[in-house]
Amino acid sequence: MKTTFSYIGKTADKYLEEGIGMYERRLKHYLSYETVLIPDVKNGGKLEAEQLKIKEGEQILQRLKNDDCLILLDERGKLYTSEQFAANMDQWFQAPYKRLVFQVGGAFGFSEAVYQRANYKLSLSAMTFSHQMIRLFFLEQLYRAMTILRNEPYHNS
Ligand SMILES: C[S@@+](CC[C@H](N)C(=O)[O-])C[C@H]1O[C@@H](n2cnc3c(N)ncnc32)[C@H](O)[C@@H]1O
Repeated sequence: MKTTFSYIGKTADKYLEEGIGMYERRLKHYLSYETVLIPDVKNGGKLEAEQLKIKEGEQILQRLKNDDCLILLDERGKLYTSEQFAANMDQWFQAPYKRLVFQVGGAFGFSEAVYQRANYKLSLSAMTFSHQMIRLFFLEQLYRAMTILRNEPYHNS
């Protein structure tokens, strides 16, 4: 099964880009992994937040297939420990999906249509992070999960 990490807009800051690149390279040793970069909506800065979410939502939904499992990163989603997240990954790998698609929202979050399509909502904290920073935090947790599943020493607690 493929694991896809999808987000909207290029990573703006070099320090994040470097960290994201490092974890993506590491993950490829453990997973069939791909990144999907959805381009920013044209003139999105001129749109109301709701309109922007709808347009971004259309871009998200049109890239999905029926047999994809869509997991939204959302601060109001389910909170897991790293061990619980690893155990969930193990279960999801055994489910009959083609891809596990982890999706980050835009600066204002997700449209209602995206919430309706979602299979799961995953929170990394009750706090809100920027749609740019969450990329690095999620990839570190995904990498950690893979090392937990293989009993490797990266996760020491
Ligand atoms: C700035 S946040 C959007 C906040 C927006 N007001 C909302 O209510 O969803 C941008 C995106 O970053 C991700 N994000 C931010 N904090 C998160 C957290 N604690 N856990 C999981 N994802 C988070 C989500 O994908 C969110 O859609």
